[in-house]
Amino acid sequence: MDISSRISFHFDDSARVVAQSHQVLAEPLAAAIDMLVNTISNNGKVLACGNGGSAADAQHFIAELVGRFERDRIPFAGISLNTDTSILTAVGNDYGFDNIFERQVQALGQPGDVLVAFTTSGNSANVIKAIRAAHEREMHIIALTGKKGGTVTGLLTDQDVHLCVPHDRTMRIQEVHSLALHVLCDGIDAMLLGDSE
Ligand SMILES: O=C(CO)[C@@H](O)[C@H](O)[C@H](O)[C@H](O)COP(=O)(O)O
Ligand SMILES: [Zn+2]
Repeated sequence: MDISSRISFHFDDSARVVAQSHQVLAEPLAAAIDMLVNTISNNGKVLACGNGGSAADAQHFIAELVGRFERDRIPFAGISLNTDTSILTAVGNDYGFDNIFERQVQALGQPGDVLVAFTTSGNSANVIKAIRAAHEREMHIIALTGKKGGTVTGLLTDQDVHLCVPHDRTMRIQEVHSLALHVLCDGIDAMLLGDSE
């Protein structure tokens, strides 16, 4: 494939996956918005985590809760678990990389809080341990995955929400996760501030 065909392929493929994901994710996205609005309204907080590109997604989402999305409003409580290099290096060094998120969930999580877990494979050990720890803290989970959800699928309960992108390529899954996090932000603002347009 020459470069211009590769570029075209990615735009076409991405548009196709976005369209397919709409069908699959519309209902769980509405449930996730409900869950987040509930937690925010009850003065709970949102923790988010992921590795690599998903770490960027997690901190992006939390930045829009604590800062703002499109409209001025009060700040919402959220913490990204992949941004504090002192915690990440201390916990990673002393307890192991698989424990970097679990330890923070144990330190910060309270019943009724939400853990937003980004993992395209559903198999990252540190995210899986964070989900287990969040359940122990009586938190709810919103899991953003792909590749049929991997190990995460079997960990979630009826109280949790699974946003599983119907694709096997990490980059495509991440592209839909990025759209999904903006849909969540828009939904939260619409429910708490009223419809904009
Ligand atoms: O962004 C990308 C690939 O697009 C990578 O950095 C990717 O996030 C990393 O390989 C992650 O370690 C993958 O973890 P996960 O999505 O399977 O949990
Ligand atoms: Zn990437």
